[in-house]
Amino acid sequence: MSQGLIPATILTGFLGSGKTTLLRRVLTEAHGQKIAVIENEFGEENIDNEILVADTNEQIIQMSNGCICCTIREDLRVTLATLAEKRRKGELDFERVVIETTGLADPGPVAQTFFIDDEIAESFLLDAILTLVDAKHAQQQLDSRQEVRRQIGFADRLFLSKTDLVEPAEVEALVHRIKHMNPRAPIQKVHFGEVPIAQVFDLKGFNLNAKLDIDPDFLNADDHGHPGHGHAHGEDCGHDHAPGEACDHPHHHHHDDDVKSFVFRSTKPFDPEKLEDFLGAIVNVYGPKMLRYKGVLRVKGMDRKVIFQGVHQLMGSDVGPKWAEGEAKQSRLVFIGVDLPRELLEQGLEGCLV
Ligand SMILES: Nc1nc2c(ncn2[C@@H]2O[C@H](COP(=O)(O)OP(=O)(O)OP(=O)(O)O)[C@@H](O)[C@H]2O)c(=O)[nH]1
Repeated sequence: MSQGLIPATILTGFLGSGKTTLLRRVLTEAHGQKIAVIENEFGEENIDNEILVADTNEQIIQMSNGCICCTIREDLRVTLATLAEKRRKGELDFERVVIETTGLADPGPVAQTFFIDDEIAESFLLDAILTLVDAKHAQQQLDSRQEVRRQIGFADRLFLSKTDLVEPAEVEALVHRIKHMNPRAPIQKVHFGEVPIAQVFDLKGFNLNAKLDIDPDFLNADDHGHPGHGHAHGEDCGHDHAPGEACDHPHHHHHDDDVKSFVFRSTKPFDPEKLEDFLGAIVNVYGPKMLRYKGVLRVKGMDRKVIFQGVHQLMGSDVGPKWAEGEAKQSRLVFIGVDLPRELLEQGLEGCLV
């Protein structure tokens, strides 16, 4: 490895697969190491900010309003270049970078950034692409979502989350299927992100030749949108549209065209019982379409934030930190899914407010 290159790790995996849970564990365990984290969330609200414990050793950089593999890939390039420059000038101190992609990201173009841009290639070394696979939902996701297949195909190491929720035989069948898709990457079970740091960093796992097998155009910066190569969506779609806005490129599947997100906000507190009943009923009916939902809630009778989140029918909540001094006590809930019953959700949630 050339001296002075900053190791970078791409953390990927479908919506709700456990990326933030793993990252949080790693950041807690990596005490002493200074890690710059680039967080990219689908949807306009950054809830992961609230979930990740950011102590002073970490630089958490948020990149919202679009997906880094697509509409805001240039932002990723600029963010990385700025990080490297600040480090060179001594304005920022960190040893490595972790990029947490959105659950809908194709890791191909994200990884590509490290090779096709000279400035980035001179400062960073892509260490590995790590992919989280949700043992509870992966079979169904693999059937329906090409992003998941790409994330698994591109992985240098695979972490299987939520094996506690399924029978061992199901885990075995999933492992079998994944191995078939990516025989190179070691597969490892992780329970709520518990993984030794040595299995996450400095893997020197990124193998360019293997990526070129999956994607012969991997290093072609200008070869936009080449249908027929099995891309989840094109590298940079090359179309003019606002960040975060769907691109209607006709040639290939584009995640923005079927998955949508919206945010519900209110300064009124929620009645916890009403909310639980309502959401319980909603996920019973619409669970399959609800790919991911999460939020920070203001709840009646609680002086702390409630962090609420779910994936399909599985949901849960945790008591979060206290509201900061002077912080507006506002609930923010993000829903990500396919054909979400937005009006029903908004009206229902309004009805759960005190
Ligand atoms: N039962 C179980 N739940 C888990 C495990 N790992 C993560 N979860 C839960 O799964 C949910 C999603 O986890 P996150 O870490 O937020 O997933 P993510 O991939 O960061 O989600 P997005 O970034 O929103 O796509 C949370 O409620 C976690 O507590 C696990 O090993 N077992």
